[in-house]
Amino acid sequence: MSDNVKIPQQAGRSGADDRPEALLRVEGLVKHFPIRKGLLRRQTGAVQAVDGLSFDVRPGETLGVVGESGCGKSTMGRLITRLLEPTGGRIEFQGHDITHLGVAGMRPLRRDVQMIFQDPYSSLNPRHTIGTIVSAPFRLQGIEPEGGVKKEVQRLLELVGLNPEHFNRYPHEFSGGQRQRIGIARALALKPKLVVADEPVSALDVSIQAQVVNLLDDLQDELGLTYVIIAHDLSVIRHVSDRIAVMYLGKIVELADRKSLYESPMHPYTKALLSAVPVPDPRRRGAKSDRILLKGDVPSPIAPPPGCRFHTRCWKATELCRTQEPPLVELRPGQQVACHHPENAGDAVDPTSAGNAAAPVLGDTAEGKAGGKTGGKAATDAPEDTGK
Ligand SMILES: Nc1ncnc2c1ncn2[C@@H]1O[C@H](COP(=O)(O)OP(=O)(O)OP(=O)(O)O)[C@@H](O)[C@H]1O
Repeated sequence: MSDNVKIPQQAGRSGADDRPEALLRVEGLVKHFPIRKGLLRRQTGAVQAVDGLSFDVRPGETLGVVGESGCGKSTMGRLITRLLEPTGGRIEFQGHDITHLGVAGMRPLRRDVQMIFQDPYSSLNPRHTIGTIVSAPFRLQGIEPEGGVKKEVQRLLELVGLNPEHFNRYPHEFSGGQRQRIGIARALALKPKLVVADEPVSALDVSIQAQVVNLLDDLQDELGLTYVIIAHDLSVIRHVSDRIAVMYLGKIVELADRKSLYESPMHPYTKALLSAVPVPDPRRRGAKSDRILLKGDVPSPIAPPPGCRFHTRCWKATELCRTQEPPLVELRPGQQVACHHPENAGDAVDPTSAGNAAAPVLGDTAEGKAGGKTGGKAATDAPEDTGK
C-alpha cells in the first residue's frame, strides 16, 4: 500500500501455513457470467470463465499466466484488479480482504494495483495529449505530485524511454511500442506495488516486443514492482516470469517455478503447450518433432466437461479423469499440478499424502499408452499448429 493508505497488515500468515507472506492471495476465485434470454431476461446458464483459482503472488516476483484463448486469463486479471466483481472466492491484498470492496473502498487500493492493457491503440484516448493521459491518475486520486504534475509526467516519460518534451503530443503521433510505453508510464504514475499486465506485447511487432519486455524487466528492478503478466506466448512468459500458472478452461492446471515448468512439466496440457514452442536450434532442424497435437477445440466454458476439464483432449485420460476432478496439489516442491496421471512424475511425492483424495496413478497408464480413448494422442512430425 502507499504510505498514506491505512490497510490493516496481518502479521504474516507464513507461520501458520509455511508460505511466505503474499502481496496478493487468491482463494477459490470464481467468476460466472450469467447468460440471460427472453423478454424477462431470465438466466438460462452461465459462462464459467474462472472457476476456483487459488494462488499467491509474492512481493517482487513476476507470476506469468498462460493458456489458450478463452481460458479465463483476462477475467482473472480483471478480478484481481477488481475491475470485475467476483462471483465467489476471496482476494486479499497485503492481508486485507478486497473481494467485495466498493468504488470508495477500492479508491486507496487503485494506487497500489494498476493494470496495463493489451491494445495500446484503443487504451489511450486519441483526443487527449500524452500529458493529460499520463497525469490522469493524479487527477482521479486528487494528488499533487512533488514538483508539480508536468514535471512528474516528464519524469515518468523519461523513465519509460520516451522524450519528456513530447508532453503535448497526441497518441496518433506515436508508434505501437511507444504507445505501450505511454500506457506503462500511466500505470506507474501512482507508484503501484502490483502491476497486472494483460498481453502487454501481443499487439506489437515482434521486433518491438523484446524492447517492451526488457523495459518491464528494468522497471521491476528499479522500482521493486510485483507483476502478474498474462500472455499466450510461452516465449514471452518464459522470459519474464519467476513462476508460471497454466490455465485451462477457468482452472489452474499447473503452477510452478519457471525452471521446473519448462524443464519438467507435469500436466499433459503444459507439456502439449510447450511442445508447440519452436526451438531456435539449427542443429535440430529436420530432427523428429516431439510436438504434441491437441485434437479438437477447447470445450465451451458454458458446459465444461465433468471430472478433469482437460480429459476430452488428453491422450492419458482414464475413467477416473472423466468422473473425478483432480485437485491442484504440490507433487514436487514448488510444483502444483491438477492431474490424475502426471507427466515426469519419477521423483514426485505420493499424491495421496499431498492431499489428493482421488489418488492419481503416476506415470503412464495402460490406457494412455494405448493412445487413450478420448481426445488427441501424442503425434510427431505434425505440421499443424496446436493453438497458442
Ligand atoms: N463480460 C463477459 N460476459 C460474458 N462472457 C464473458 C465476458 N468476458 C469474458 N467472457 C467469456 O469468458 C471466457 C474467458 O474469457 P477471457 O477473456 O477471460 O479469456 P482469455 O483467456 O483472456 O482469452 P483471450 O486470450 O482470448 O482474451 C470466454 O469464454 C469469454 O467469452
